[in-house]
Amino acid sequence: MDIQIFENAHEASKKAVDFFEKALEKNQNVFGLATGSTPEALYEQLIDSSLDFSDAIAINLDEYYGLPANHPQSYAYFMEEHLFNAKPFKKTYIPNGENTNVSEEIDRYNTVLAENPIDLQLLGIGQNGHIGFNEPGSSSTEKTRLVDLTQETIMANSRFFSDQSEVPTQAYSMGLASIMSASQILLLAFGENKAEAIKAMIEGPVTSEVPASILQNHPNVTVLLDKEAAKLLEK
Ligand SMILES: N[C@@H]1[C@@H](O)[C@H](O)[C@@H](COP(=O)(O)O)O[C@@H]1O
Repeated sequence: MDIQIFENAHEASKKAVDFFEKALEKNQNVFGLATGSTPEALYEQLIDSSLDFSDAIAINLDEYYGLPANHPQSYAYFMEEHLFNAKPFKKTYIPNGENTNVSEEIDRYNTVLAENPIDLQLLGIGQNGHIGFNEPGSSSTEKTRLVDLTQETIMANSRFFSDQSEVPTQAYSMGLASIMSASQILLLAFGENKAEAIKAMIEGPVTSEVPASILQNHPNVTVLLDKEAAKLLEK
C-alpha cells in the first residue's frame, strides 16, 4: 500500500484528482465510485476541472435497500447531485434499491461488473473498517449481495436522516471480491473518527473483522489521508 498524508482533505482530494486524470489519459475509463461525505471534496474538484468523462463509465459501490432513486438520501440521488448532473458520464450504474427481487438485482449488477472491469476504484471507509457496505465478518469471496447494516453504521448514517427510524437497515453492496478485482484502488479517509479504522487497515492483521484490511493483499492500492485520519499510524 502506498500511504500519503496531507495537511487537509482539500489537499488530499487534489491528489485524488490526479489519479482520475492519469486514468483518463491511459484510456482507463471505468471508474468505481463511492458515496459518503469523504469523496465530496474530490467530486467538487472533478466538477471544477476540465476533465472529460463523457466516454467514461461509473459503477457505484452500493445503494440502500428500499430507497427509490429519487429519495434525497439514496446514493443514486447523491451521485446525481454531487457529480453526474455537472459532470456527465457516458453511462452510470448503481444497484436498484427498489428491486425487491434480490437475486435478480444481484445477478444484474454482477453482470454489469463482469462486462465492465473497473480500472480505478474509489473507496471511503467506515469507522468500523467497512468498505462499500461490507461490514465486519464479510467474506472475502463475496460479490454483489444484500447486506444487513450494523447498528454502528445505522447510527453513523442517521445523521443524514431526520429520524433514526428512517435509516435503512439493509443495502445492496459490491462484495469484497468485486472490489478486489479492480485494477487500481484509491482509498480516502479524513478526520479523527477514521484514525482507528485506518490504523487497523494498514498495520493490523488481514482479518474479516476489519474488512478494509483485505486491501493489504491488493497489488495497487493508494491511501490518501489527512493528518487526523493518519494520527495513530506508527511513524
Ligand atoms: N457505504 C458508505 C461507504 O461507502 C462510506 O465509505 C462510509 C463512510 O462514510 P463517510 O465518508 O460519510 O464517512 O459510509 C457509508 O457506509
